Amino acid sequence: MGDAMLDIRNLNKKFGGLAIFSDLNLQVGKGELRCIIGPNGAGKTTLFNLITGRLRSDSGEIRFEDRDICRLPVNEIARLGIGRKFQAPSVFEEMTVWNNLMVAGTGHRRAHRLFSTKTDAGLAARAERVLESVRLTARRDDLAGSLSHGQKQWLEIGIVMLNDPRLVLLDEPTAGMTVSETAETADLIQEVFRDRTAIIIEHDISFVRRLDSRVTVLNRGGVMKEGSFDEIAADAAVRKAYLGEEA
Ligand SMILES: Nc1ncnc2c1ncn2[C@@H]1O[C@H](COP(=O)(O)OP(=O)(O)OP(=O)(O)O)[C@@H](O)[C@H]1O
Repeated sequence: MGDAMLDIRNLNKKFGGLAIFSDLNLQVGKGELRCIIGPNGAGKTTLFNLITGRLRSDSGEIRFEDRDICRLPVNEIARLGIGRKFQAPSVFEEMTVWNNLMVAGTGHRRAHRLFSTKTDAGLAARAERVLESVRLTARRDDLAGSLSHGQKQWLEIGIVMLNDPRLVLLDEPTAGMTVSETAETADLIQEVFRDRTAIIIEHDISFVRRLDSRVTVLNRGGVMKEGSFDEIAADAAVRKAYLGEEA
């Protein structure tokens, strides 16, 4: 793929004697929303750790916008525009929704530093837009601790979006959500990432179906299959390895 924003070539990673990736090749195009699925232990979270620099590969290339980022430190990779949302929400529950965004936007993790500086107008405008996109405008002055589990996940997505990342990695954004929250989150993600690039690890097949994006199945060290949800769901080997007979 010539216009790939993320281009992973022949990536190898072992933990001890266990090969997690053996010559993994994966490309994600600019503006694409990509779901990654695979059985437990397939290496989905490890892949995010390799992309973001938390782990080092044994060999191979990870190119982001045509630059090999394999050996760059975590903060440098984040600065290039790769944002990540971890699986468990980690918002400050005792702060308002708005102040969670302000803290994330100023990079100050200490409230007294936040309140001692004037709010930057650019940041406030970005925060307003983000709040709207993650459907939390009406909750801006409420404590984050009073949000539902699903809304906390949305706030975290908002926090990741605040700095306008060029590529967003979401690790199981619907973990722990109810069925209706999961469906609403698929719609929200489609809206938020309409003109953006994101890779989403997800276990919930109803979410993957609703998102209707291209899907990559990881299994046994590499890409087992890539295609639309319907193509993936119809593939006998994928059904056997991952989806189970009910798919
Ligand atoms: N830092 C580490 N050191 C040693 N082994 C690890 C490390 N991180 C992950 N592993 C192992 O690598 C394999 C892949 O783990 P990983 O968490 O990437 O899988 P996953 O596809 O995200 O799984 P799940 O669907 O359960 O979240 C697992 O066997 C795991 O135990």
